[in-house]
Amino acid sequence: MIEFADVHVRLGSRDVLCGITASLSEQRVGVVGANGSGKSTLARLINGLALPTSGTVTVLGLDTRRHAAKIRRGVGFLFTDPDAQIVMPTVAEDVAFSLRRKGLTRGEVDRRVHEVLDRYGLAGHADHPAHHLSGGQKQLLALCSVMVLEPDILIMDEPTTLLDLRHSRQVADLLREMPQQVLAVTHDLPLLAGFDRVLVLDQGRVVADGPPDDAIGHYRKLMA
Ligand SMILES: Nc1ncnc2c1ncn2[C@@H]1O[C@H](COP(=O)(O)OP(=O)(O)OP(=O)(O)O)[C@@H](O)[C@H]1O
Repeated sequence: MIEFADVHVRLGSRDVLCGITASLSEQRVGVVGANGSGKSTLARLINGLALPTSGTVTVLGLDTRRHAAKIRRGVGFLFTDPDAQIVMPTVAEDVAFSLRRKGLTRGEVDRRVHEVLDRYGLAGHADHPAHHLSGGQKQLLALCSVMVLEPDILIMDEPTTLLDLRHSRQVADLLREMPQQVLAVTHDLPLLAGFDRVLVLDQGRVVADGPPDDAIGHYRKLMA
């Protein structure tokens, strides 16, 4: 459960979010809106990467202002640019790096790393240099590094921007199968097919909120 209670965010002299109130309990939640409408800021509020100027964000029952570190253990965040998330030389080492604080045996780390690489189609690349992967493969690697931690909630900020049609579809398919609650910020409207709920942001406000077809219809009119 993700709860926004009258959340305002002011950055510099700009009101980026203006009174967001929403309880998000659905398994698949999308967020769409024009460039600069506040989508990424909304996503970053969920794991405490951004904090409200006023109002409260509650995630997994915890206030992000006081419990950001604990919340981050339960909330995986996938950034648009996978290069920002790749920190180790090889694919397997990069995924293993996510598990470094878990206190697992070497064997258990290897088992989990290979299981997740297998699930996301990167098993054949385990020992390859991570920076030699294609953009799409890097995005999948970043997803592996997040999912190996088995988060309760997965936040994705424009996860398909760098992907070709095939990889976009792959991410969309994977997303449908995930047991986690997923919140995806995206300009890729087909990604939202089958989602439970879509929020439309405009100038820091939620201007539509409902099933994908209704919300996206509203968004298209807004952009016309
Ligand atoms: N640290 C900051 N200081 C000042 N303004 C900021 C800061 N971060 C973001 N903004 C502004 O807040 C507004 C919302 O930014 P945000 O990245 O949340 O929008 P967005 O809807 O995700 O946009 P896009 O679709 O282009 O990624 C933008 O006008 C941006 O310039």
